[in-house]
Amino acid sequence: MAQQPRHQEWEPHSTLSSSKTSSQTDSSMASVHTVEEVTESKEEETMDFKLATLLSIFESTSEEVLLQALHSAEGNLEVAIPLILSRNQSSELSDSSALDQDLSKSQLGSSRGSASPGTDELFPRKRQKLVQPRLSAFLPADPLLSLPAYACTTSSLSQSLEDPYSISSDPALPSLNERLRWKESLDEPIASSSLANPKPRPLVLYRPEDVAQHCPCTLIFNVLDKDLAGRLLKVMLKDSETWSRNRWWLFERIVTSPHKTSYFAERENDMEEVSGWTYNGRKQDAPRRFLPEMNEAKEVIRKIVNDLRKTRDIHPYEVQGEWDCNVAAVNHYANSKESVGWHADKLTYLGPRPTIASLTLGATRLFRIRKVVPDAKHPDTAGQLISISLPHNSLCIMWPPMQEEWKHEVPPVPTVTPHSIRSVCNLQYILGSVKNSGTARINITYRLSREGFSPEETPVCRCGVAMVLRCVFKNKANYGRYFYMCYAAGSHEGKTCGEFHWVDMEEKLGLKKSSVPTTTDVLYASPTTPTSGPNQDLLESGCSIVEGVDGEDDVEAMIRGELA
Ligand SMILES: O=C(O)CCC(=O)C(=O)O
Ligand SMILES: [Fe+2]
Repeated sequence: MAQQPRHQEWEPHSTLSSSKTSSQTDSSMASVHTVEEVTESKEEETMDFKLATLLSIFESTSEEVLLQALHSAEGNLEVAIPLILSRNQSSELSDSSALDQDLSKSQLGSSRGSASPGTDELFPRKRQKLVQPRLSAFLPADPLLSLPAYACTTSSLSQSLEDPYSISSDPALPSLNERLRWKESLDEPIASSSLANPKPRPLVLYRPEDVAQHCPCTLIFNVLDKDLAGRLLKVMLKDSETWSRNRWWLFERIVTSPHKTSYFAERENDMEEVSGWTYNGRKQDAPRRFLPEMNEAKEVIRKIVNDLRKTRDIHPYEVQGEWDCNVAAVNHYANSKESVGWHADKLTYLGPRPTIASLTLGATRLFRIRKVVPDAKHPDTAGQLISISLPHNSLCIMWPPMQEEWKHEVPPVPTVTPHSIRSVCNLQYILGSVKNSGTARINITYRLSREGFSPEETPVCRCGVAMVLRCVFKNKANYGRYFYMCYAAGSHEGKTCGEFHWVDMEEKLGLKKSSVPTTTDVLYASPTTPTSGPNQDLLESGCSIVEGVDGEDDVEAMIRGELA
């Protein structure tokens, strides 16, 4: 079935909406439509929404497993849920790593061309006799559906209710009682499957101090002058009419991102640089030049980030000296169902340990993050879901090592409160020249396109496509090592040569005293060669993470399948 791709950092996350090529026939893909059909279909019906629902119920089950269950259940949630419960409850498979291992084995053993390799081993399509819980038991009538449980720490929740910054004063948000009621309704089914292995409680953070405490982010409210925020929102909304949805190949299908994206550069030479960028093996649309309001906002944001950097330890791999933001990836989410899936922003053109300043304009949305690297000091927080509410005119600065060690998403939610820009431009509004921005959210991620990481300096794989820079984060032996890998699958009908190169980052950044010219170290063998040694090591580590809703990880999974 269509994997839910996620995003190539600036790029898309796609929905499960996917279009099969005409030559493909997969009877199990009853729910697969052409992009056009999916776009027209009721949004609630999309696999994206269903996956989000499953994710909100089974927080600690891998997304790949959820996708496969959904596939086996032919998109029927009422069938998928008991399948997953059954898998999780079985003692052998309740360990998600064992489950993932099974999954990878089944993928390795499966033939290419199957839309969802190995699915049948994991979730036999033959319906099992299972206790089928009522779907309604899992679907809270809560506007913040994607918050799996309102496990704000009690203190942070109650504090947030008093805090002037807290968005809990937003009348559209559920009351504390509603939250607790919903949480109670979730407790029962979740507890029964997780008694033996208690999972960290999801957090919902509203206050900057809570955000600072729990993750490498800084949240700032009312970051821009109110008038500038309103003007910027207005021009970006207008400009977004010409932005497009990314499309790329994933598992033999073309997938489409469930939001519109565009790229901006500050200066002419940055424009040239950005026009050379490739994501998911595809050249991006020509970048645009920063609009005057983007420049105004950039100045404010650059100063804030640099002031804060003075109070932080700067890792040797980070940009030393002043941080600048000469490029921006922008996203337009038209309504509550538009989203971006789990991903980390790619390092290819940003270099290691980037700082990214993410500005929200318009409707409030949840920004959900989770740490993918186990924390030796706080093992109990591994995989913990943290949701941060991002209202209009808020800045979320993602500090290093956020892109190396965490993933983030903007999940679909049932509703968002329409944002009004009336107060800012009252007269124009009355005159009819300014519309209420409604449910739309604009996101501008200000970034530094880093010296030494330009398209010309990016290696090209055997497919002839720019490779992607990534960091190993799951394998102890190679933890923290950077590598380039083939990322051509997005443009090559799902096919990849699987090439990768280790990167000696110390050397690349000029941090080494020695001048031995060993920038990269080609390690990869032919895609059909059984892997061993360092390849295997890598494949078992950062390269082998399978997460069904992350485009980049899906490509890795595909690579693994090809190598078997
Ligand atoms: O919309 C957001 O807040 C996040 C966007 C994002 O993650 C990205 O553009 O890489
Ligand atoms: Fe991102």
